[in-house]
Amino acid sequence: MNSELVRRSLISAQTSGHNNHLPVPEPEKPLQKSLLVYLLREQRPLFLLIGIAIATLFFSFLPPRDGRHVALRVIQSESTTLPSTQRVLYETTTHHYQYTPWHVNVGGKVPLGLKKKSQRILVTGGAGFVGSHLVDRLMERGDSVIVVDNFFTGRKDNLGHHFGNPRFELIRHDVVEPILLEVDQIYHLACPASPVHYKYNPVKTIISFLFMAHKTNVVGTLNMLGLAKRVGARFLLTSTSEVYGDPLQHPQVETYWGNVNPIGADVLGLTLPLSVIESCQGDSLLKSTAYMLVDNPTSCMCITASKKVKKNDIEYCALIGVLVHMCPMAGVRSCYDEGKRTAETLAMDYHRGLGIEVRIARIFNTYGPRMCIDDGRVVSNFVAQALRKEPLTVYGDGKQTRSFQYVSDLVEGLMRLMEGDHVGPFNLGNPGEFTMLELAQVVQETIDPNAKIEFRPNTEDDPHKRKPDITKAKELLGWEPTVSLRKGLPLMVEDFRQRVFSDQKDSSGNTIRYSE
Ligand SMILES: O=c1ccn([C@@H]2O[C@H](COP(=O)(O)OP(=O)(O)O[C@H]3OC[C@@H](O)[C@H](O)[C@H]3O)[C@@H](O)[C@H]2O)c(=O)[nH]1
Repeated sequence: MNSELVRRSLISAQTSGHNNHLPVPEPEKPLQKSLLVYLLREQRPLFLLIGIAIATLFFSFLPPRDGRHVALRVIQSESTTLPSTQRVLYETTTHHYQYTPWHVNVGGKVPLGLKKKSQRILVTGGAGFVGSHLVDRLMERGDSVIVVDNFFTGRKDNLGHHFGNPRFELIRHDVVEPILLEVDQIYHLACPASPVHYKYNPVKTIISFLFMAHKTNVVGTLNMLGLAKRVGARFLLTSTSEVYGDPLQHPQVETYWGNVNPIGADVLGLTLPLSVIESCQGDSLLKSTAYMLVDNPTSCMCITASKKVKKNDIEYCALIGVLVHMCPMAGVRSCYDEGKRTAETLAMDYHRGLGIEVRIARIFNTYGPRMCIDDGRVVSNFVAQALRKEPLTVYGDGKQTRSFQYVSDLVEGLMRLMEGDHVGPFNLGNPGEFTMLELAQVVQETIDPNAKIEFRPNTEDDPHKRKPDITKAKELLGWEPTVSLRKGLPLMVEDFRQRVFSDQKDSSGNTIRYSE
């Protein structure tokens, strides 16, 4: 450096011609020697050491910047092969947190001050009833959670309390399309899980989309298994007690293969006269639904009209009448049952053939806050009906049995299964068994002793009884349910009360009463 400066000043002096008799520059000192002199001058090494000590102390006591969020990494580079996904990054828009490369743990090294590396967890269907409760527990545990949901049955409201948390991310995406995310674990919950799923206002038609469940279960599961393989994640499939069909063994043990009608009841041969649709002046959604029915007569879609259909719209009512007649809520479960059975097969194939770490949970009837109010399942139906002062609709003779588990018990079981060493399948359900009439009585005790019971025809292929044998889960996972039906039901009533009555406001804020 010194010699360079001297050389430059020499050249500039020579070119300007000011001094032709410059003193001869001293011979250059060796570089190492001058560095040593520089360092030793004025006790610089001492100050250097003090500086290092201060910095070490500072970074040791600095609280980690919630290092868990460093886990969140979405690989976009290969997105050319992937469909575009609408990503909803609430944390960047709503809060103090800014997403910068600083937060990305690219090298995989644990930053200074981060004591334990937390998990990066994907929850498909995480905006739904069970999914959102699972997300709550994972967030509580300190993990980084990515939710993927198409909001078909899930609701953003279920996750609103996590928006703005840097460890949380929500992506609108349908799992029937591939997606690439770097995660450690995948809880695969995404699938419509109830006979009735789609509520449409203002005419309030209810459309069953169960036929979509098959695609979601098969293609969606395949995609998520592919993701697990690619990023080396552990994969948990939420299967169902429906894999046992209408069981011939009671209670059901995991080794039982089930009794499922693979084709369900079909509606082949029934066609909707096109003229009815053409002449209908009604709503375009209803019309397109009708066209879909004509195209897919086996899709088992059904529509029921609520009291809010305008009574003077005769064509409209006629159309609904034809649709209801054409597709009564019958025999639609094979697509769901068989879809989940295929998903289990796929999971085991990926495990045996490709070494993917797989876990399989067979979930029995579950209830709790955040269930869809009008999803048609028995607990949500009875609770909403009792609150609205409507009769409780018992299908068939009401002697069929089910076992109802409270959602927190299920979530605990899922997490234990994921963290454990056993592939499964594991029954996760409450072995307490109730007939539907007994359930109706518990609902009466809890909400309204004067609630009436009304008998309705039952659906085809409805399982006559169902009760899990949970010996395996008890022994291998140390898990069993702790919340009884009588304890759990009141916990969901408050949530339903708020949502049922807030639903019933019209656009000007006036309350609409359903009961006469
Ligand atoms: O209003 C109603 C609704 C339903 N029911 C009866 O209640 C019983 C339970 O029906 P649900 O629709 O709640 O639930 P199902 O047992 O048929 O399937 C359920 O259990 C397993 C889960 O994996 C599935 O996602 C879920 O649909 C059935 O016998 C049904 O006929 C009534 O008596 N009245």
